[in-house]
Amino acid sequence: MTPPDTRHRHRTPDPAAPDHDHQLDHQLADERRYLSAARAALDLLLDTTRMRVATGADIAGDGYTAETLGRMLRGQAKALAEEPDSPLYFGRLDFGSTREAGEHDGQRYYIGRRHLADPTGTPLVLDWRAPVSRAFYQASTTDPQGVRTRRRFGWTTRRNLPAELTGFEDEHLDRPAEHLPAEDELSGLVAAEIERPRIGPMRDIVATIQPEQDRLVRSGLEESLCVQGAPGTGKTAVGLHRAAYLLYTYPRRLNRTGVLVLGPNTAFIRYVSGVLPALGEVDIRQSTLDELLARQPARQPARAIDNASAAEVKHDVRMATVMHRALYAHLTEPTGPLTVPDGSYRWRVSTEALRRLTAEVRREGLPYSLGRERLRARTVALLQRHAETRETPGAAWVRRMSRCRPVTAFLDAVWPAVRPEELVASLLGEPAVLTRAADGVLTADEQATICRRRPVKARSAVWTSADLVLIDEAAGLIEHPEGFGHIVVDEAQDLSPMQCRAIARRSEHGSLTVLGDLAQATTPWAARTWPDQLVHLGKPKAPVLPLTTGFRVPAVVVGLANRLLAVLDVDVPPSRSLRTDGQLRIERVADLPAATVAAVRVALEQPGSVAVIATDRELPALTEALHTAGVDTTTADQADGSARVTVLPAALAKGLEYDHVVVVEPAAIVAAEPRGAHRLYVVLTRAVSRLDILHARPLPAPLEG
Ligand SMILES: Nc1ncnc2c1ncn2[C@@H]1O[C@H](COP(=O)(O)OP(=O)(O)OP(=O)(O)O)[C@@H](O)[C@H]1O
Repeated sequence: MTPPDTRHRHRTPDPAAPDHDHQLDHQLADERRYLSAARAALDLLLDTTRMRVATGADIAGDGYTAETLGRMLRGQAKALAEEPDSPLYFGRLDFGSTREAGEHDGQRYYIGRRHLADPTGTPLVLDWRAPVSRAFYQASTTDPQGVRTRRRFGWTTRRNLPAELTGFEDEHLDRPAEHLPAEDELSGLVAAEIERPRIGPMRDIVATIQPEQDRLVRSGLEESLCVQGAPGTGKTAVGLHRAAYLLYTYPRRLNRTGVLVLGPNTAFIRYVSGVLPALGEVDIRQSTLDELLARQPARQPARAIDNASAAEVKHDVRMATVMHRALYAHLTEPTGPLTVPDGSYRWRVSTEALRRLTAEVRREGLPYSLGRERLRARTVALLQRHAETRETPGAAWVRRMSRCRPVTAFLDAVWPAVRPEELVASLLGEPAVLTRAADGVLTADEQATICRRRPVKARSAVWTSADLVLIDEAAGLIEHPEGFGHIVVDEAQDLSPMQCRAIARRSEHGSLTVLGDLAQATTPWAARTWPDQLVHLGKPKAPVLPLTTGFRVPAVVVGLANRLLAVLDVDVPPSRSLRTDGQLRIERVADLPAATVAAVRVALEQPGSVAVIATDRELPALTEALHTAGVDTTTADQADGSARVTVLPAALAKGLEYDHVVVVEPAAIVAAEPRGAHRLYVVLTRAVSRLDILHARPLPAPLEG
């Protein structure tokens, strides 16, 4: 992170100090000395870690340990090596001598991204996630939490040079009489950080997390929560910082069970994927749900596309019932006795006993494959009871009977093994199977909509994204998947009930951070209310908590976008923007490509990223005009920071942000899909500083006037 090149000082002169500036210079000199000591400690740590990398392989007992240790140390060395140039800390806390200060009475702590100690083990910088750091984010004049002074540091960073400490800003929380920023007024350093141009991927916000965000970030691992927040209120940032916080606070549990971050598309994952490594967390999986399901259980990506009505049926929660019925339709009643030869004996289990056993196991409600194995074990136990009349069968006998042909043939007839993709292939490819499973659940039309015209072979089938979700549902019925200790689900308003179930299966024993905005819901199956969505996600009791302060979208743009809220028919709390610096320009033009080129040229005069957003139909002409005019562009999927202008379809804009956004023909964005007004709301709220709206057709009604 690169805070701005500003020198910040006390907000109010201290009348008791005759030479106020002189005193500040002294303080800055003290701070620079502390920084030198911290840097020296870091250099030492780096040398030691490098040495351990070199010797790690020799001291490890075996190859595996050597590799793991080596990987860990190399990662640590790399992280540390990156550290010297970046600010080592961003804040300082001075505790007073009040009762509230408790064990921190009179202590001073520096707060940074990572813990740093001197060679004697004395901490020089505390990790922002440490319990005492909480006060840095949450203490206020009304609730100082024992803190006397909170200091924020200003730095300049220049390529390949260590970050330079240029100033600081103090808040004296123990002096309420002094002029202090109101609770909702931002400090100068925080405001400057929030308004800094966005270039490249998303940054962490660790130096400026706000109290309402911090409370969410630091919720315990047991707590699942759902955050409803308007565009730019920091939902994604909160989710990522919460993942890092949880890993720090519950390392044992989460290193074993893992943390997963789910986002809506690959462009989004690309945009946010640098935040966690910057916070020192490299072992968190970040993926789209499609990618996750393609890896396991489908083992292939979606390569076909459903038509809209088929997708809608497949994503409907009733498909869970259909899948369940299709799977359990494989079970049959035993129709004859089981006879098993055993040396010179033959053991026999009656039809009646087999029926009883099968019914018993069904009632246990185990996952399908576990049920099959339970039936096998119970059948063998019955055989064993017969055998015991002659001898005492041992473990080898039990193993042999378990795998013997008659027992397996009995199971194959009564409780056959089923593979998830075979189940989906037969359901979608064989009308009789579908009719039987969907009778009374899906209408005949709905059945016809999802039934493929030709039979599908599981091995050669080409699946759609919705099919992968069905395969996952089938896999989950057959065998519980391995779960994660915590899953952060971003843009959760867009998930279908069936997608929610795929996530619920993976967090049955873990917790969720659900992030979203009902007003930005654009899929046909999107959530209308959070309680419904949370039921599908398996966490019906998770509280729905609002974030209402916007950090991205300038007030003037929020004002315009909010006019759309009235036609979106969603119940979301209003938000307010912290940004007063924005610009909005709406222009009716005759030639959209030419106007776009002109707008982009003006946009490029200012620092920061630029995006041109339009419908898929509009984009080729705009891209061509930009290229003809010599403007270098990139796409959201490729954005690597080399070109400043990204051209992207409205459908891909979700979760992304750019300093200057040029939205072309809003009416076309609204008309392009059933939830087009929601899409336009998303598109308009991508701008960090400036928004141009170019239109040849009349504007959508709510934006007029
Ligand atoms: N406390 C903060 N300090 C500095 N920047 C912040 C803070 N909170 C959020 N931001 C910035 O505001 C921008 C919006 O944040 P984020 O993308 O997390 O919002 P969001 O609620 O997920 O938005 P959307 O719903 O549009 O996807 C980001 O650039 C983020 O870094």
